[in-house]
Parts: sequence; structure tokens; C-alpha cells
Amino acid sequence: MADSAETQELVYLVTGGCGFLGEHVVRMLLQREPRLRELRIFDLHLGPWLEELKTGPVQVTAIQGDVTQAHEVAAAVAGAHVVIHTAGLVDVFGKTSPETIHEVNVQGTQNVIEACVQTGTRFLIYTSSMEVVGPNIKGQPFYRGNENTPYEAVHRHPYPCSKALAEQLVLEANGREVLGGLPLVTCALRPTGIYGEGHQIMRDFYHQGLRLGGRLFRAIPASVEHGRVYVGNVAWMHVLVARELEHRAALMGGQVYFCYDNSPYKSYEDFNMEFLGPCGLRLVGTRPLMPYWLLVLLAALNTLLQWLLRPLMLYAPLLNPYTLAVANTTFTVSTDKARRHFGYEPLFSWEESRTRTIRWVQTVEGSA
Ligand SMILES: NC(=O)C1=CN([C@@H]2O[C@H](COP(=O)(O)OP(=O)(O)OC[C@H]3O[C@@H](n4cnc5c(N)ncnc54)[C@H](O)[C@@H]3O)[C@@H](O)[C@H]2O)C=CC1
Ligand SMILES: C[C@@H](CO)CCC[C@@H](C)[C@H]1CC[C@H]2[C@@H]3[C@H](O)CC4=CC(=O)CC[C@]4(C)[C@H]3CC[C@]12C
Repeated sequence: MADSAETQELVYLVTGGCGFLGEHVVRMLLQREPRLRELRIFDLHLGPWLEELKTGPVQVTAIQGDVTQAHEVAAAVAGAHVVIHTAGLVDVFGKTSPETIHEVNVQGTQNVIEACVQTGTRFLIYTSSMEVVGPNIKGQPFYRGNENTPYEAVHRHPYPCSKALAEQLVLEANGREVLGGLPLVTCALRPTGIYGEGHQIMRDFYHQGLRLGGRLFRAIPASVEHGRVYVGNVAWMHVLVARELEHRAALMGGQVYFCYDNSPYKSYEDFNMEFLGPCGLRLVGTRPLMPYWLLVLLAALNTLLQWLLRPLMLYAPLLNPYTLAVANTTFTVSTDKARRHFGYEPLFSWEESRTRTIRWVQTVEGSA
């Protein structure tokens, strides 16, 4: 990689490059990685927006493929210098079976690792998640913790279990010999709850508020902090890691980094109101309008309904015992590990992240 530093020589592969985060990573790479020669975008579903990227100086190669298919992954990885593996099934609502979540998130990641080893790709960045740490099943708070904060990371839900297993595979693969005899260098990035342009759950809350006459009803105490990070900064962190991994392999290889920026510490609902408020929605109540036990009951009822209706339809509401537990447990990070290890500073200030997100919500279908 060093010889090519001044020229456009590098080939990058982004798995899941058409997803919410993946698209931001793809666009960020095209803007901020001058050494790129080819950018491969691998996804189960390719977006039509890829076409507009194909007219620039970097060769953009769209590859429709499935990470669970080892041969498809190997073909996409062959000849790439860096792989950014963001593809994953992000399902905490029971839309997909635990087996499928495991297959995509764990087996898919194993396929990416093996492809790197077999084809000689040396640098692998994995998009992990805060969920690898917590909140745990005991609902213990993680208050402004860092990568070294002790916490009992115990999960039962298929999504965090799969992310934890996949992260472990990626970290254990650091140092493995790849084709050509050099060592594989890997690291994992753990975003907290990502927000920004293209965020589906924000869209869902916005539509729900519109349906309820411009109101949302507080369900979670304002004192419960939930970590959030702007998608542009998460993408930037991926680009920086990809750039620095070769030069700082001894320091960064096998490491995990929380993705953070200067977004304020707030409850999940109060944070959403930073964007939904200026778009005309109101959060009703300074305290939760329902007692917590009733929410627990409703969440359990949703699980029962999901099971009963499964033969007829997919019932997957936002509220279930898992999402309630995550939203109702403090989990925030405060760290500077990424700055110390590879000079990360957020590219977007909180004000800019907020403005961009508000502008995007205003364009969402159904907005006033
Ligand atoms: N959204 C969030 O708040 C957070 C997300 N993450 C992680 O970030 C990554 C990206 O998440 P999002 O962009 O939010 O999700 P997303 O669902 O928008 O993007 C995931 C992409 O992966 C692709 N994909 C799914 N299964 C695939 C398969 N079998 N083969 C190839 N591609 C496949 C999807 O088509 C999609 O384009 C995931 O790994 C997720 O676990 C981590 C922390 C927070
Ligand atoms: C109880 C409801 C009352 O309004 C609110 C329910 C909100 C939930 C749907 C979300 C609250 C926290 C979110 C999760 C969190 O940001 C961490 C995540 C990390 C990931 O890697 C994937 C997404 C998610 C699990 C995210 C999903 C949605 C919430 C549970």
C-alpha cells in the first residue's frame, strides 16, 4: 500500500454498501480517499443511486451478492486492499429468524475473513455495535463508559449475540497469515445508536407522530441516557481506520473502538425530538405517560401477537421486551481512544449533524 500512496492505486470493498451506514461510507470514501482506484460495493440489494457514482474518476463496481455465499464473497474480495464489512441483518423486531440473523452476521463475517485469507487481502474493518457490550439482560447502566470500562456483557437476543460472535471472529483473525505470507490486520468499530440521513427508525417515528396528529407520547424517563452518533462521523471513522490501519498495524490491529462524536447525552426520545421537533412534532409529557409495568405488559403482548399472527402476517412493532429494555437502560460512551490511536476527530459538529438530519426529515414523504 505504501508504494501507491501518491497515486490512485487502491481497491476498496464495502460490504453492505447500499445500507444506511454503507451508503455514507461509500460516499465518504469517494470524497476523502484520494488514493482510491476502484471502489467495490457488495450488497444483497443494489441501490439505483449507485449509477450516479459511476461517472467520477474512481471506478465504481456494484456487485450484487450475498455474504452467506462464500464463493460470492471470495470473488468480490479478490484483489482488494481493504475490506470494510458493514453488511449485516439489523433486526431487533423479530422480522427474521434467529438462524438467519446468525447466518448473515456470523457466517457472513467468517466468509469475509476466509476470503481475505485466501485472496491475500490484509486489512479488514468490521462494523460492530455498542450492542456487543450492552445493555445486558440485567439492565445494568453503562454510564459514559469507555472501551476498558468493566461491564457484564451478557445477551440473549439473536442480534447482539450475533454481533458479539462476529466481532470476536474478526478480532481473533488479526495476525492470521494471508495469501502471500503477510499478516491480516483487523479491527472493529462499535457505533452507538446511529442517526442521520436515511435512518429508517427515525422515519418510522416521524410517520407515527404525523399519524398521531403531530404528537409523540413520552414512554421513557428523560433521565435514561442513550448513546447516539451521527452517521457521517461513523462513516468518517471507518475511512480513517482504513487509511491508518497499515501504518499503525501494531497499535490498531485486533482493537475495538466505540464510534463517538459530540452529540449530546439524552434519552432516546428527547434526542429524536432534536430533529422531529423542528419538523413540527411535539413530545407530550415531561414524565412517561404510562407506568413502566404497563409498557412491559404491552411489549409482552406484542411478542404474543407476533407469534400468534405469524402464520398470517408479519407483525413487528417497534415496542417489544428487547427494544423496551434497550431504550430504558442508560448506555452512553465517553472515550478518546480513536483520537489517541489514529487521530480521529468528528468531521461534523453536533450543530451540523443536527441541521443535516433535520433537512433530511423535512424531505421525508408525508412531511409538511
Ligand atoms: N443502525 C444502527 O444504529 C447501528 C448499526 N450497526 C451496524 O452497522 C452495520 C450497518 O447497519 P445499517 O446501515 O443500520 O443497516 P442496513 O440494514 O441499513 O444496512 C445493512 C446492509 O447490509 C445488506 N445485507 C444484509 N444482508 C446481506 C447479505 N446476506 N449479503 C449482503 N448484504 C447484505 C443490506 O442489504 C443492507 O444494505 C450493521 O452491521 C449493523 O449491525 C451498529 C451500530 C448501530
Ligand atoms: C419504547 C419505545 C417508546 O417510544 C421506544 C423504542 C425505541 C427502540 C426501537 C430503539 C431504542 C434504542 C434503539 C437501538 C439502539 O440505538 C442500539 C442499536 C444498535 C444496533 O447495532 C442496531 C440498532 C439498535 C439495536 C437500535 C434499535 C432500535 C432501538 C431499540
